[in-house]
Amino acid sequence: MSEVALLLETTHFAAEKHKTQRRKDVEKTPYINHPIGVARILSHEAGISDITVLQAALLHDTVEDTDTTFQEIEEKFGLEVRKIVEEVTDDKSLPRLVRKRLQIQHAPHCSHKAKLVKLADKLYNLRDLNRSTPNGWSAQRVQEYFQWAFLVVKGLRGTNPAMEQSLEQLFIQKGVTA
Ligand SMILES: Nc1nc2c(ncn2[C@@H]2O[C@H](COP(=O)(O)OP(=O)(O)O)[C@@H](OP(=O)(O)OP(=O)(O)O)[C@H]2O)c(=O)[nH]1
Ligand SMILES: [Mn+2]
Repeated sequence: MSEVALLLETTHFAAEKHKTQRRKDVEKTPYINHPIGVARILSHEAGISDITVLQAALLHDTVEDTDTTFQEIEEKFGLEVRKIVEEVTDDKSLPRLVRKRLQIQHAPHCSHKAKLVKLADKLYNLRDLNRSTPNGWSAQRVQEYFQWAFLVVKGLRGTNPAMEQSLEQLFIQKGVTA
């Protein structure tokens, strides 16, 4: 399959998997806008053309948030993509605060490709928070998300200057520092 066809196949797969899900914003944006936007940040802002990274970005929330299994991803898209998705998938059986702590602890030990996806994921979500506050989120919860994201991104430093600079600007804007 050509790379273009492969990207469309991956987009199609993610869209099918997320088809019933919506974002937490008041407009109830289709969830698939997020993985597509994360892949787009990588291609348009981070200068990434590695197909496995772009595929992992499109698939990055399928196992965490739908019935998709890692086995299924490996069978359809190969071991390399599976491994990146595994690295960026939270274990939803753990309590939320434990998951958040593990992201901070694991970030520095991720592979370069997983770090790229993680940076783009955080950049998308922080921009999304600036655009629209999720249903039920207080200003304090938004600020705490920025503070937590700062600690995760700290562990991803030295991966991609363009995304790191954009993230730094967002943190400065919110008064978030070490
Ligand atoms: N900013 C924003 N986020 C939304 C919205 N709708 C869904 N989300 C998702 O919510 C997650 C952040 O909310 P939390 O309450 O901190 O996390 P949780 O869903 O894992 O409990 C992100 O998950 P994630 O992508 O897996 O990333 P991560 O935060 O776990 O790293 C983000 O994609 C929205 O409208 N705005
Ligand atoms: Mn995500």
